Amino acid sequence: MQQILLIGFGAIGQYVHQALQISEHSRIAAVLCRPGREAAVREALGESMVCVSDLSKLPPLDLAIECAGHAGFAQHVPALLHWGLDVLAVSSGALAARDLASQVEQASTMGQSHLALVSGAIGGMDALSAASIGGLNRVVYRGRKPVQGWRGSPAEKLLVLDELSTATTFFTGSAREAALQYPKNANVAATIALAGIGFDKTTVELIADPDITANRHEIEAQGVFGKLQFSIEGEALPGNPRSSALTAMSLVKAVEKRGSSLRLV
Ligand SMILES: NC(=O)C1=CN([C@@H]2O[C@H](COP(=O)(O)OP(=O)(O)OC[C@H]3O[C@@H](n4cnc5c(N)ncnc54)[C@H](OP(=O)(O)O)[C@@H]3O)[C@@H](O)[C@H]2O)C=CC1
Ligand SMILES: O=C([O-])CC(=O)C(=O)O
Repeated sequence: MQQILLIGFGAIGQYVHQALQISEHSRIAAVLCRPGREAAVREALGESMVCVSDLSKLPPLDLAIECAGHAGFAQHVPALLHWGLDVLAVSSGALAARDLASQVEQASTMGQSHLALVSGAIGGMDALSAASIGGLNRVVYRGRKPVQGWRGSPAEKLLVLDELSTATTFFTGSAREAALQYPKNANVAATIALAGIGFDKTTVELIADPDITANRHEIEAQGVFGKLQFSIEGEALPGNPRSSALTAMSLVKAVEKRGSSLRLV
């Protein structure tokens, strides 16, 4: 049985915990939460679950799953990699911070461990990363969310969200700028950048749209391989209007793949 550490128990963490309850080869053995939150998480999961905020109190583990946002990623992922634990992560945008990206690289070398970023709310990363081998000359990502998906983000300073009557592009820039400025909304931009032509060459547009109810993500890429267009309409998780349910599903699938003898790569 694969013993898993869950970092963060929000909308994505709760989905992953629930889904893995029926797994025959993987179980959540511990949850890493913020200090002071241990009792609340234990209340949700039962007294037997190990819920800690301190890495020194963890039981033996085979894998960690990060779904704790950029701050949680920065706090725990380098330490766990250094410790020798493989990590599956969703907060890919954290790697837009150059210092953190180099810390992660060093930690994984020291710990002989690996960080895997799941495809999360987007798809087509297999084709985009294969296309990068031949050379890509243009990658554009458009992230469109309903108004409630942008609440609590810097978009609130640029738009009066409650009064928005038409789809409005409020950000155009690089994937690095998008990921750093919109940590809870532009991880997809970061994942696309890492699969394709990098944080600085990937163009990102972020759009608030009062006429949609799901999160829409579009990619246009062009290179030696030819042309690619990808679009997806992802329903949000009930616990968080910003996060597409597919993100949590992609984590569960990545866990399942580790225990499978046949893998699609
Ligand atoms: N790659 C992708 O396609 C996508 C990636 N994401 C990423 O996933 C993250 C989580 O999403 P979601 O579950 O919806 O968000 P939620 O806000 O619902 O949950 C975040 C959880 O992380 C916990 N947390 C925050 N900081 C820490 C920390 N330092 N240590 C441990 N736990 C911590 C929070 O705890 P508390 O309750 O105490 O605040 C909360 O339980 C997003 O912030 C984003 O970075 C999201 C969607 C798509
Ligand atoms: O879940 C989504 O649709 C996308 C998202 O929040 C992100 O890219 O961070």
